[in-house]
Amino acid sequence: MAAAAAAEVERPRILYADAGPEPPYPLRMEGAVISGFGRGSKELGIPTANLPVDAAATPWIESVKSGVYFGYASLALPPSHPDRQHRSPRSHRSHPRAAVDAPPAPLASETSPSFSTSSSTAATKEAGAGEATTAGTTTNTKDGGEGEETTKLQWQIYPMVMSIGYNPFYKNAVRSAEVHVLHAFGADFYAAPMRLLLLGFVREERDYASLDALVTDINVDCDVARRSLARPGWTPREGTADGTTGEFDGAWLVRDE
Ligand SMILES: Cc1cc2nc3c(=O)[nH]c(=O)nc-3n(C[C@H](O)[C@H](O)[C@H](O)COP(=O)(O)O)c2cc1C
Ligand SMILES: Nc1ncnc2c1ncn2[C@@H]1O[C@H](COP(=O)(O)OP(=O)(O)O)[C@@H](O)[C@H]1O
Repeated sequence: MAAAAAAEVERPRILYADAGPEPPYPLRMEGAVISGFGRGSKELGIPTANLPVDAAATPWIESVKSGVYFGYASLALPPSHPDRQHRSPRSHRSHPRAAVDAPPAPLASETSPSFSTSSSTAATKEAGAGEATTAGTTTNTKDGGEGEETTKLQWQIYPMVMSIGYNPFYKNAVRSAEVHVLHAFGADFYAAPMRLLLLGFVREERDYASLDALVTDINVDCDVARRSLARPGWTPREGTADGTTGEFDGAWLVRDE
C-alpha cells in the first residue's frame, strides 16, 4: 500500500505543452448543478458539483472516455452567495494580459437579459420559490447609472478538475459528471448555472484498495490541474475569479445568453 501511494504522488504535475489546449479540446458542457450520490464528499474535503449526463445537450459525452479531466468551470452564483463578486458594471471593459497583480476578475457578462438558456431554466426550477427569480442574476442599469433595469447572469471563472464515469470504487450503475472546483466556497451552489470547458485528460478512473488511496489520488489530480492551468497559454483572457488573466480564449465561459 505504501508503495502504491508513493507511486501516485510521483505522477507528472504538468500535462501538455505550454502553448495551450490541443484538439479535441476544448470540450464544452453546461447545465444547472444537481445533487450527486450524497456520499458526503465534503467530509473528505472534495465536494463535487454534478451536471446531468445528457447526450442531447452534450453530444460528445457519450463517446468520450471515462476518466479525470481538467479545465475551467464558470459559475453564475446568486447575488446572495458569499463568493459572488460585486463590482461596478463600468469597471471591467478591458482585459489586461498576463497581469499577475491584476485586481479581481472582471464581471463576465453584462447584458444577458434573463435566464434564457436551458441550463438557466433548470436552475430556476430547482432553486425553489425564494431563489428562483434571482439565482445567478443581478439587476443593473444599462449604463451603470440611471435608466432601464436589466437582469443578467454574472459568470465567475474557476479552475476545476472533474470525473466522468462510473466511479469504480463505488461501482456506480449510472455514469456521472462531477466537478471539483478549485476554490474554497463559503456556501453551496446547488441549482446554479455552470459552464465547463474541458481542456485536457488527466488519467483513467480507477478502483482503489481504500478511501484514503482514492482521496490521495484526487488530491494529486487537483495539483496537476492547478499547475497545468497556471501557465499563460492555459489561463483565460477573461480572468479567473482570483484575478489572474492569461492568453487562452475563454469567451464561451462568460458569453451572454
Ligand atoms: C478529480 C476526481 C477524480 C476522481 N477519480 C475517481 C476514480 O479514479 N475512481 C472512483 O471510483 N471515483 C473517482 N472520483 C469520484 C469520487 O469517488 C466521487 O467524487 C465520490 O464518489 C463522491 O461522489 P458524490 O459527491 O456524488 O457523492 C473522482 C472524483 C474527482 C473529483
Ligand atoms: N469547491 C467545490 N467544488 C464543487 N462543489 C462545491 C465546492 N464547494 C462547495 N460545493 C457544493 O457542494 C456540492 C456537492 O457536495 P457533495 O458533498 O459532493 O454532495 P453531492 O455530490 O451529493 O451533491 C456542490 O453541488 C456545491 O453546491
